Formats: sequence, C-alpha cells, structure tokens
Amino acid sequence: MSFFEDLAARIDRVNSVVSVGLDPDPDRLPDAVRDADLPRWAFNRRIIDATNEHAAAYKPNVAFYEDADGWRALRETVAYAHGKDVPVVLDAKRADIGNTARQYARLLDEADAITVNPYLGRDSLQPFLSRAEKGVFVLARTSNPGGGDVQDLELADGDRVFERVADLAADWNEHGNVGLVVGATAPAELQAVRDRVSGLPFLVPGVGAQGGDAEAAVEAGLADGVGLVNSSRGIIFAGEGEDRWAAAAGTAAKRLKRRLNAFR
Ligand SMILES: O=C(O)c1cc(=O)[nH]c(=O)n1[C@@H]1O[C@H](COP(=O)(O)O)[C@@H](O)[C@H]1O
Repeated sequence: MSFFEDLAARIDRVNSVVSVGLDPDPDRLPDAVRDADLPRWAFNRRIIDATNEHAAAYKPNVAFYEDADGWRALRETVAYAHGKDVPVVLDAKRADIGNTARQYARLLDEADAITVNPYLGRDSLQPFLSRAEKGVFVLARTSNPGGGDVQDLELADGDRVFERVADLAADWNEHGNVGLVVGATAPAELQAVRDRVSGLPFLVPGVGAQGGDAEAAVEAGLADGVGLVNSSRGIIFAGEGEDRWAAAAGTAAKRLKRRLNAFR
C-alpha cells in the first residue's frame, strides 16, 4: 500500500486527522521518565499509549533526537507506533545535492513519510520522491513568523514563491506520494495553496501552541478527506507539571480530534 492509501485507511479507522507531534524537549520531560535508560523513549511510549486511539499519525521531529541516545529513542518510538498500527511521518526537512540526498533518504527506511525542503530543487528531492511507497511532504508555506520572508516574495509573473513551490510539487508527484506542508498560522495562504493544487494532501502544523486556525487547517488541508493537522506541544505537554501528564495528553488529542472533526 502507498503511504497516502495507508493514511486514508488510518483516518477512517480512528475517525481522526490528528497528527501527534513527538517533540520530547528534554527540559520539559516529567520527573517520572528522567531516570529511564532512554527518557525520550520512556516519555513517547506513555504518550503513544495515551493518544494512539486518536492519532492518524505520529510526527517525531528529528531535531529532538539528533544524538546517540536520541536515535535509539527514535527507533524504539517508530517501532512502537507501528506496533499500534499508526503511520509515522519523520519531520526532517531534508534536501541536498543528489549524492548527499541519497544518504538523507535512508531516513525513509525508518518511517512512512518525511518532510523535505524544496529550496534546492527537484534533483535534491529525487531520492525521496522515487520511494513510491513513502510519503514526501514538501514545505510550501511554513507557520513561523518569518515564513513569509522568502516564501511570500512575488515572482515576475505575480505568483508568490510558495505558490510556485506548490505547482512544482504537483509536477513532482509522479508516484502519487507527494503532499505539502502549509502552516495553520497563515490561513489565507493556506487557502491560496489549496486553490492551486486540488489533489495534494497537506500536513498542517501550527494549531495548538502556535495558535493557528483549526477550521482553515481542516477545510483547506484535506484532499478527498486525506491530510493531517499536527499539534506537538499542545498535546504532549498538555499536563506538564501534573502527575496525570500522559492522561492529559490523551485528553488533549481527543479534544483536538473532536474540534477538527467538527469541520470535516
Ligand atoms: O514541517 C513541520 O512539521 C513544520 C512546518 C511548519 O511550518 N511549522 C511547524 O511548526 N512545523 C513543525 O511542527 C511542529 C509544531 O510543534 P508545536 O508548535 O509544538 O505544535 C514542530 O515539530 C515544527 O518543527
């Protein structure tokens, strides 16, 4: 099965488009996991136990794992999520010259989909795109405050850079495995991207801690009902400082699922 077929089946099974971001900031981990052999893995395991029935996908951002223990924690996390039948999107935002990109693309051996950066152009993404069974989410309009600095620049024909990236990504979709990352904090741009590319599913981060627009995320983010709306800190640290932190994450995931489902 291709990634998007698999994701569509998962969305149906749990009636949810929630992507739970697994970004285990070491400074915010609860005391209960701090003495574990791999604290990030111990944390993620409890979060997955608490949230999987509401999760269409998990999205670990590799920034939170890029050290020796981190890679072990990430591998355990992905295997555990798969054991619960939940697809995993590795948020890596990678791309490089072909020779290097081929090595980066090995990350896809670990997961079902990945986020990539379009700035270096098609050949830099080819090693990802050619993995037909894996999903490739191309950054189009990001959610950060400076997301427009480059992405909103106007080209000579009046298109904005992020719009052109969306068109390019649609051209790169030879295997039906391409999606776009478009932040919920810029709802007008989100809708503009949807107006350009009707068929591509979006991964929409930025609801929750970044205050993005959940309604726009669902209305523009899904293509034929398929797409993901991600929250990381808003779910995994919902009960920070409490004993019931894992249960609080479960409640936060369920609440977000219901909020998003109201617009589906
Ligand atoms: O590619 C991403 O997932 C991403 C793109 C973007 O435009 N904005 C964005 O926040 N993200 C990621 O989505 C997650 C958002 O985390 P929270 O703000 O805690 O929900 C982080 O892992 C970000 O790196």
